[in-house]
Amino acid sequence: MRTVDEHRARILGTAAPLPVETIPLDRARGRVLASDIRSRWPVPLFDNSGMDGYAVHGADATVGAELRVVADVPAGSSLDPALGPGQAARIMTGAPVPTDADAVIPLEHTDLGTEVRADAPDRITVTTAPRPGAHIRRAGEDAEAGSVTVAAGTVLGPWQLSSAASAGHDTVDVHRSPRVAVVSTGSELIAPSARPVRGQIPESNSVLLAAAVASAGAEVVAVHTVADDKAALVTVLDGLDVDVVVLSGGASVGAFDVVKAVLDRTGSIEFGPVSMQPGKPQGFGVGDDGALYFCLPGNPVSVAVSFEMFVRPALLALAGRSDVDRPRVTRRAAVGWRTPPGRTQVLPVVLDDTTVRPATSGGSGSHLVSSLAVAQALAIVPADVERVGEGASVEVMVLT
Ligand SMILES: Nc1nc2c(c(=O)[nH]1)N[C@H]1C(S)=C(S)[C@@H](COP(=O)(O)OP(=O)(O)OC[C@H]3O[C@@H](n4cnc5c(N)ncnc54)[C@H](O)[C@@H]3O)O[C@H]1N2
Ligand code: MOO
Repeated sequence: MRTVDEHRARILGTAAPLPVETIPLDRARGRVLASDIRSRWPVPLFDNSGMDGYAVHGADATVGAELRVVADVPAGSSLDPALGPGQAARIMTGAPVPTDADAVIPLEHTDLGTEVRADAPDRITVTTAPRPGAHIRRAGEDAEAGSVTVAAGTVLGPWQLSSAASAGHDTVDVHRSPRVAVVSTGSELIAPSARPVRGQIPESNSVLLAAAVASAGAEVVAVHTVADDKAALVTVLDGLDVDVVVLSGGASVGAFDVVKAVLDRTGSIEFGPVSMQPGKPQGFGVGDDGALYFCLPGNPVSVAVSFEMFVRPALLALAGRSDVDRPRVTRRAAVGWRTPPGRTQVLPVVLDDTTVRPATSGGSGSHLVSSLAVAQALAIVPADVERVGEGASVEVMVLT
């Protein structure tokens, strides 16, 4: 039986970053940058004022000095007025500082204060003298022209995207997002709103998987539910054009386990047990079409756990991310519970600041689907532990 780590290593060994595409900033949130973004110019672009006030010769602007205001420079202006001795220009925040000025006096440091006036006054009297260079934001002080402002490998969030824009770019090179198909198999499955007859159950795995794939930043391009019928499954799979196929059900040793029957030993796809509970029966490999196939066991909790342990890290790696793991924390067990010998237990749990407890009182059954509605995290209990004692230290994978 493979260990969890061995199975993950096999998966991550095949999940190389997808090719690079160039896309506009407004579509790039959450993508992974494939090449460094360099600034097209110095940031700031030009010496500009950090305050609404007056651009002055610092040497003239002593306390009590009266300065003649000879120009008015709003933000966006291209003016560069000459300033003779004893002269000043009214200037607004972000406007280019006249070449002749070497300091800015804020409005508050003049006799006229901050009273809003449409036109510049003729004269001001300095009430507080500026330091040399005061309130001038120098060209290039944030970044030099050509310097890297966002490094390859960065996940693009709002802050990084704004940096790209400031650096003069409206497109970015990013790894393609994985295109994913979700396929549920089982002749017992019906639509959630349908009325079940004996033997039927509502189909929920595709709902879980489609939402989980989207939450991982990948693109769900197809969702299918197929009966336990080889020909029907082959037809559905043949119609897909995706990077990843996530199937659930039919992965074990049952007489009608069609996923295994159809996919085992196509391409590099292999089925076999992984020493994890739940989620023991697993199939994985690269299909004849080049897509990654994840064949997860059908039990809903097994699907949830298998997605977190195997599928999500692969989707992130395909998208170009190197940080594919959820954060882990340690908590004390609020109650004791049993764990299966020889298998890593991955148990839906609820947490508070110091303790962890199973999400259901019923234990760790892979059919206990109601545990998913309340679970906040997954406890990871090593294979060699047979019982978690009350008060024991437990490693927990945090999901939010
Ligand atoms: N003789 C053995 N039987 C089983 C073994 C074993 O080792 N020997 N392993 C058990 C374990 S562990 C698991 S897990 C399951 C996995 O089996 P399958 O992958 O073939 O899953 P199914 O039998 O198709 O379904 C299992 C269970 O989940 C329900 N299900 C399936 N799909 C959905 C869906 N889309 N939405 C909601 N519920 C779904 C299905 O009705 C079954 O109840 O095998 C054990 N058996
Ligand atoms: O391995 Mo199964 O997923 O325990 O129920």
